[in-house]
Amino acid sequence: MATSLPPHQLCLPVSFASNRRQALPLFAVKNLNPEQFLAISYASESLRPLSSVGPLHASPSSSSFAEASNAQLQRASTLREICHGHVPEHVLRRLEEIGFVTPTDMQLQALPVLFSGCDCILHAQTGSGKTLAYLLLIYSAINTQRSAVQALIVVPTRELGMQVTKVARMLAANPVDVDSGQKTCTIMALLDGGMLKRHRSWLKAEPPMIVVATVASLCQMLQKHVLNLEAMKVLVVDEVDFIFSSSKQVSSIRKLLTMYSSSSAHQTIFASASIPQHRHFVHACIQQKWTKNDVVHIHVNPVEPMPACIRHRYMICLRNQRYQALVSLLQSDAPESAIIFVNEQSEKSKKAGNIQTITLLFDVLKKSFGECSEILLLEEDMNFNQRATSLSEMRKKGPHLLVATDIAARGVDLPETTHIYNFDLPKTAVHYLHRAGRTGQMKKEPASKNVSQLKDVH
Ligand SMILES: Nc1ncnc2c1ncn2[C@@H]1O[C@H](COP(=O)(O)OP(=O)(O)OP(=O)(O)O)[C@@H](O)[C@H]1O
Repeated sequence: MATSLPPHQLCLPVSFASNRRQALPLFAVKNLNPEQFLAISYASESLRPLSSVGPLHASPSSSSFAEASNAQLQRASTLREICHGHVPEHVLRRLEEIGFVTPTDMQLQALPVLFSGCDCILHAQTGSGKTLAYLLLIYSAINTQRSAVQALIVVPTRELGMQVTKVARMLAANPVDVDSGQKTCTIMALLDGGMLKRHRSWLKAEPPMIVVATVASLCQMLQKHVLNLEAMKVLVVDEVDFIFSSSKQVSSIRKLLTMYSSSSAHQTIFASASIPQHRHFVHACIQQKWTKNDVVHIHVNPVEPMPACIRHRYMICLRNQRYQALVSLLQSDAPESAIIFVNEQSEKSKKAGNIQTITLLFDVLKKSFGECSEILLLEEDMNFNQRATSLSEMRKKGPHLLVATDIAARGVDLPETTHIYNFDLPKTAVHYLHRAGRTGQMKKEPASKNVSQLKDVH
């Protein structure tokens, strides 16, 4: 039987107070054992609005922005009103065509500060619309008559990169029946996996105005001196805590930030739903000159890091009955579309030649639900095309179950997802937050959001 957790205050340890700020590594998140982990999960049966406008945490020198922003909040009720005078008319028309009319709480707080030219740390719930906020800043800054890279968005995974590129291109297109007379904004996706040769020629011939890149591809292009960032006006690092906590990406991102430090004329934006030890991070940004001294930390609704509409449950079962337990749970929930998260196989287990849990689980689900649902797979070892196919299948209509590692947990917007199952418990509370955040996105009715964990006992 799956059990709903009693409603109590959510206390995810996303930040730890410490007097020894210098000694702490950035984004070191305490690992929790499963018992601790379950203790901090919560359930919210009552449906509440997304969040009320929370406090704006700004550095002392930027309190005027907090005041300006608060005054603006009271007046502006549409994205058009907030963006007026900053974002070109044809982009505003596109926004409305797509259906982005009313700002989210997060956008309401962030956009005035972003347009003021401040460096920012956007720290807000999963699904709160951070992508649109920084893209609107980019469109306000870009000169489409100039053929040079003016905005760079760094992402941790190809999947997130593809998604950000798609939204950026949607906004760049001309509105229906309107010829803006403007040169269209060009966007290049530099996401590892093939095609980099073609991108090199493109970069040399006519540089795009926006580049969306994974850290590895970006470094490759910079090393080959084909990517020139001298005209860069906006630098965005999305899912910044993930990049900093990835051993493969951290040294490159540090080098990049130091190379293009706040001494340059551009605006720097960091975004994530989780910034552990955020005070320490803000301090490091200033000290390392990754941002200017008046960087603004926009922390929306800090007491509620997850959308309140998500219900959380757990199920305890014997280790050798985990597969059957999940099948039973899926049968009783009958989710329209779900993601089942499995932890990545350890190097030790790979070397020992063990069969991956994800492979076993995929086979079990194929056998049990293959006839009525599409069963899809997303994991690191798949090639670029396979991964892209899985995500696009997931976005098509129809029932489906996606079995995935944490690669699908960061930033990927799958609004049709109604249920999340943690077949393996996430390693940390931050992993939990991002997995759970794949549901609770804005387009679905909140009542259908569920996150379930299976906790096995020996
Ligand atoms: N103003 C808006 N009105 C309606 N929908 C919006 C608005 N802004 C964003 N959205 C939609 O909300 C969903 C979540 O947005 P987005 O992916 O930017 O969230 P996020 O804050 O980056 O989340 P995460 O932390 O999970 O990456 C997307 O489907 C997006 O299209």
